[in-house]
Amino acid sequence: MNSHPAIILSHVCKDYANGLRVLEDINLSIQDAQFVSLVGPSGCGKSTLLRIIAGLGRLTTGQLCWGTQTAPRKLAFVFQDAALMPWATVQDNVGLPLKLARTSKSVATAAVAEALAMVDLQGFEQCYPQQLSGGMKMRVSIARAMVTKPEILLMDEPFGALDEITRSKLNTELLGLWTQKQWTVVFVTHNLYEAIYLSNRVVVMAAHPGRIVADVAIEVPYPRPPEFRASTVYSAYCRTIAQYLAAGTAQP
Ligand SMILES: Nc1ncnc2c1ncn2[C@@H]1O[C@H](COP(=O)(O)OP(=O)(O)OP(=O)(O)O)[C@@H](O)[C@H]1O
Repeated sequence: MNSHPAIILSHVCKDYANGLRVLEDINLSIQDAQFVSLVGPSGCGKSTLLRIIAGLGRLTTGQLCWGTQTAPRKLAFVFQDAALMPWATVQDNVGLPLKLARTSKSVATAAVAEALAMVDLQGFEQCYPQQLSGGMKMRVSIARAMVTKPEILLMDEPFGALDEITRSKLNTELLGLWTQKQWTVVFVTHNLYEAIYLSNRVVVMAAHPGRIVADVAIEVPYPRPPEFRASTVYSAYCRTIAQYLAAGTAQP
């Protein structure tokens, strides 16, 4: 694996206008092609941190750098809600970022077809969002992120609203795509089981103020078959991370 840093956060703090300190001294260096999950209790600032990385929110103090690059890298963001345009077909939803970038029609058509094939949605190009299941909508949302060929994929609870079986299936599919594309992924989730299955590293946060309390390397090679979830190694990681989460939420 390439070991250049892709995202470096140094001493990042974030205060909202109401005086609330949401993030306190966040130091995090994420390598190229790493899959890093942020887990922590509700309100610990996971989304705030992801939005700062995406450039959707400003940090108050500290620094965000892009490894060896001077400019922000090519980013894509996937939200918990698939956020599709209900009046547009699957094809038009996926093609939206290319339309906004004024990409030529022939290039866009080919890129959309490739992205839909990657999420196994060929044949659904002319469907509307209301004709799709929750899992299919999320696949469309992932295809819309992939169509721009990002280097960095930021995902905010993308599978949080899905049932367990669909979530687990999409976890496996996402890992398959990541293995091919080698994006740098920052993945926010409440679900430590999902985080351990997917990630090279699980960063555990605590709240009030939001801070990092542990950074656990998941030293299990890829590909990770679904059976990994039933292994003793997996259970040991679950125990360790659950302990960090519990310690982070303990009342003083
Ligand atoms: N625009 C805002 N103004 C003031 N406070 C805010 C704003 N946005 C978020 N917050 C507060 O910042 C804290 C962190 O919110 P954030 O959404 O980042 O947490 P989170 O860990 O992602 O939570 P969840 O897991 O529930 O989505 C919360 O206390 C929230 O109320």
